[in-house]
Amino acid sequence: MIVKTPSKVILFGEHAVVYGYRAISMAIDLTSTVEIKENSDKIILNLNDLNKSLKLNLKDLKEIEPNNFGDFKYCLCAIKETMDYLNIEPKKGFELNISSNIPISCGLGSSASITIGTIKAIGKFYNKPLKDDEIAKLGFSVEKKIQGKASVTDTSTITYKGILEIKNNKFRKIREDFEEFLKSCKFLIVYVEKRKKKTAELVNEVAKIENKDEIFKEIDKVIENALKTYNKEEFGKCMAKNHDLLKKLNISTPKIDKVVDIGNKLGFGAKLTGAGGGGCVIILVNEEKEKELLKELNKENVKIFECKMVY
Ligand SMILES: Nc1ncnc2c1ncn2[C@@H]1O[C@H](COP(=O)(O)OP(=O)(O)OP(=O)(O)O)[C@@H](O)[C@H]1O
Ligand SMILES: C[C@@](O)(CCO)CC(=O)[O-]
Ligand SMILES: [Mg+2]
Repeated sequence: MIVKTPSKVILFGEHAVVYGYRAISMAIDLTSTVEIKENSDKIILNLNDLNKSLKLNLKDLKEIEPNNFGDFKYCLCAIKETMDYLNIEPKKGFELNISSNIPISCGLGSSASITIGTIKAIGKFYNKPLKDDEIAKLGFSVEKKIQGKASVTDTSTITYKGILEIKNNKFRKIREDFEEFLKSCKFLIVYVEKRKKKTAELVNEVAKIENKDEIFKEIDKVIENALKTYNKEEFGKCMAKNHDLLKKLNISTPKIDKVVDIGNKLGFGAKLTGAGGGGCVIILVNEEKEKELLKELNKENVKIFECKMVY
């Protein structure tokens, strides 16, 4: 049995959203794949992209603390939470193969994607398919347990797809007319550099910033304006403003700033996306200058994804 799950990009409001402020996020067509098959009385986890494997006895699952299992922590926590929720007595073992074309730890929700994929796979494997509301709730619980602090942004976007507005840890689909506007926008996602820190660490560092609420309120104003404009140039300027505010949270890097500057100059606007500390930049393309934009970006030794929104 195979489950394919998308990833996400945050257009506005990362970090602020952890504190109940607003964020806008969009599901995109980079995908993780979780394959599950029966395996006597063991649990075997294969992280194919990382070349790592783990074998556990089914009966030991209840006792383990996922946070002690390095890169296995998201899928182990997802397995535990789902089996607990579904009251599954672990009698039938399984092998789980995880692979993905989402750059890992780069701001595109790789953790949420494999988490949601694992939750769905477990439900299907034990013949107890879960509803989206249950999947999103379990996914959020996993991200919170592993990150310490988390919002529902990544797990909800990846579960419900489309474009979501998140506030106070609740989500709603974005207005239809605004979705139409966003569909007319072309975004590039640029993988700039490997992140040195995990989302969990970045979220904890932002928590220590004293004037963070002032910055979050400014970000909220930017989003308010972005949602009123149906103009790409204005929307791009809002992205640039959000990036300037993210810089005040100390989560940007010189290389990210350089790519954002290129995106602001040769696109309508740009910002880092996700937890920061490196990772990816999202650029709103100005089709008239797209060739020049790509030429400049290619000088920076970056990887460019032309992602499509997933519904
Ligand atoms: N393909 C994969 N195979 C195995 N583990 C993965 C895979 N993708 C993600 N992970 C797990 O998720 C972790 C990365 O999650 P993290 O939250 O730090 O980054 P992200 O989700 O990519 O970015 P962001 O949270 O900013 O959107 C990895 O260290 C690993 O534990
Ligand atoms: C940094 C953050 O806001 C987004 C990570 O993609 C964390 C979260 O919302 O859980
Ligand atoms: Mg993550």
